[in-house]
Amino acid sequence: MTTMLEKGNISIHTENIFPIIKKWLYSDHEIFLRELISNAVDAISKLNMVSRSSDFTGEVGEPEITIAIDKDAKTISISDNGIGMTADEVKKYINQVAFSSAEEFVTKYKDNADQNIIGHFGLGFYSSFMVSDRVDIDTLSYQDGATAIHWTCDGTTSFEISDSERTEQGTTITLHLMEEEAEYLETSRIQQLIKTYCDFMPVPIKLDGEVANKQNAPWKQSPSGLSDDEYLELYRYLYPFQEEPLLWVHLNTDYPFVVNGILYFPKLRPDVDVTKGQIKLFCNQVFVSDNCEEIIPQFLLPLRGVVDSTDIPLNVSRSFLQNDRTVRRIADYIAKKVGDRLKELYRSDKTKYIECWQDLGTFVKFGSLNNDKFKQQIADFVIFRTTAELASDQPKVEVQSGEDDAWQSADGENAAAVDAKGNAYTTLKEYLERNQDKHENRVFYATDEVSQATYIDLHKRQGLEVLYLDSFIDTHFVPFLEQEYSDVKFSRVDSDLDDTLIDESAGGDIVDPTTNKTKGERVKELFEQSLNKPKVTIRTDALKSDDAQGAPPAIVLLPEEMRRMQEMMAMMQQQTAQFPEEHTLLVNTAHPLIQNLLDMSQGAIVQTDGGQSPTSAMANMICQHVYDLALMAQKGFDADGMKSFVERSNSLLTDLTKA
Ligand SMILES: Nc1ncnc2c1ncn2[C@@H]1O[C@H](COP(=O)(O)OP(=O)(O)OP(=O)(O)O)[C@@H](O)[C@H]1O
Repeated sequence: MTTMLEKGNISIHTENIFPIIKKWLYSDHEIFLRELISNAVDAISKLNMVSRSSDFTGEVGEPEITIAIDKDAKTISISDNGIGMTADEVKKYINQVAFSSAEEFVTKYKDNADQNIIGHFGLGFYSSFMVSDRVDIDTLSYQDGATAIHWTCDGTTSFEISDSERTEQGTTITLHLMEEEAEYLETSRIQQLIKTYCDFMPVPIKLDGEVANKQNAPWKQSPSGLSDDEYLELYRYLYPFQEEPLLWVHLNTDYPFVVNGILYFPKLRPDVDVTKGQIKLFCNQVFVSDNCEEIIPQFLLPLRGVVDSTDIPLNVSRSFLQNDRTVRRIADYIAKKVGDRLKELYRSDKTKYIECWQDLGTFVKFGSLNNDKFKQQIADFVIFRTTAELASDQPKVEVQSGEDDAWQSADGENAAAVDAKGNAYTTLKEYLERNQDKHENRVFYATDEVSQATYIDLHKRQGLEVLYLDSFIDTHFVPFLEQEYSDVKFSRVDSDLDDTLIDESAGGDIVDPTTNKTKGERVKELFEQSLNKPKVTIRTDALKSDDAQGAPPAIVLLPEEMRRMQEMMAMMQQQTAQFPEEHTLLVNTAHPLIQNLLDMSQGAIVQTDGGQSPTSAMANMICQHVYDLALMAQKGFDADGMKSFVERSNSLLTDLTKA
């Protein structure tokens, strides 16, 4: 028989906060389960704590939370074998703490313009009234001589406390669900909620006699105790049917704030949406949200994994969160750990670093563009694929520097690294040092290995080193590098030709005694007339080459500044950049084809009948063909196909023009 002990009124200022909660938090009713299970876990750990004190005489059973659904009674109950509550504690913690903290929460929430509070944290026990029209508590405190208590309340400010028949220590919260909340009577729905919010909570949660949560949260363990397989297993669990991650970073710090977590670097797709995060935010192993853009620095958003912190204020608005000092420091800490991990990989396993660079690189560049500290931290580990042939087997020299635990590369270390396909990689610093004598502070780069094959080859043949800057982010990264290295100029291989590629001594001889014109001038004239394209500037030079036939007879040049402007405009209009009408055609006077053309046209000039001779028409056509080939070398074909087409066509024309 139960005895009524007390009937009373809860003293809060808002007469009835229930309708407000119902209104404001409409879409998030489901969080009640997370809140109640969190309280149950807390009660269990509190019991654990007191059990360690010397005057504890009771018993601590195996921690367990049980969820029971009664479809007929339309109730769902959450039971724990934790610390329990005495009548006084119920009055204090439930009637006062729970109700007043809910009131405080609602007041804050109501006044909040963006109403976007992560996971509606801070609502606690009271959230049960979002789904129920009555809530009962049956509880028995662990304390000696405690009696079991029954508390009931219908969400208004009045409550009743009576004796309970409960005999086991712990607490059961029974929710009498409202008509419209019947979905929570479905086991599958509850199962789904446990999976979402409570999967990693450290106590078994039983539903229909079976444990419904995973419990083990690897990010709370020490990194030394975890194998690669365990890291991968968590990744597969959190992101099923996804490609394996490239590497991961384990976060764990207790001071000056608590952060645990594991962040994974996924393979990045070019279409990755860098504004949408996929990192899951937890608070003490309780899932909070999987969009935490306000907490994670923007450039880290492409990462995946878990960040778990009790120091992130969750019952504040998102805009407040962004400006919160602790949150900013946590973000800095995470960024630093990510940088450290990359640094460590660069030094300990360069082969793997290079293997992952395709994806890491995009991420690192994005980070450098967005975050000053990260930029500085990672600057020496930004690498570029290069055309240089660098030996990979040079022994690596490392010395330990004085500050922190960083290992620094010793001067003279050959940082060359080669991937499985034999491509070499270099840092910009090394590139500049290596090429200091040949072209100081000038970097040659290619953005497309295929369409720029001719140009890359031209540079390579003259021993000029070209860097590949061919990822989608490089359009932004080149100007960034120029800003960082203000003395250094970046020229795309097809923008202009370095003096070292040109034989200044050739082409100056007078070839036409009647007009006193040089070979270069004659060729220019010939092409200008044949092409008749005012927007195309004809320039003549003798390209240096060991094998004149192997060098291109003509190439199209797109001046760097002009091309960049055009690309920028296209990007702003969200179009792909058109091939610019205004460009330069550099005709290589050292090429036999050009010499032959000149001879042909020279022959044509002595024609006296006024019309175009067959030789002159042929010369004209070949000029255009040479131009077309030069244009084609900028587009279409694959690298080999392109090269052989161009080479074959040129030698054919050479034969054709033989006198
Ligand atoms: N299952 C339980 N066992 C023992 N005590 C409980 C239980 N549930 C709630 N309590 C007590 O009621 C208090 C109020 O709970 P409530 O969930 O509203 O707030 P909280 O847990 O303190 O904070 P929050 O949930 O906002 O993090 C708790 O601090 C705790 O003392």
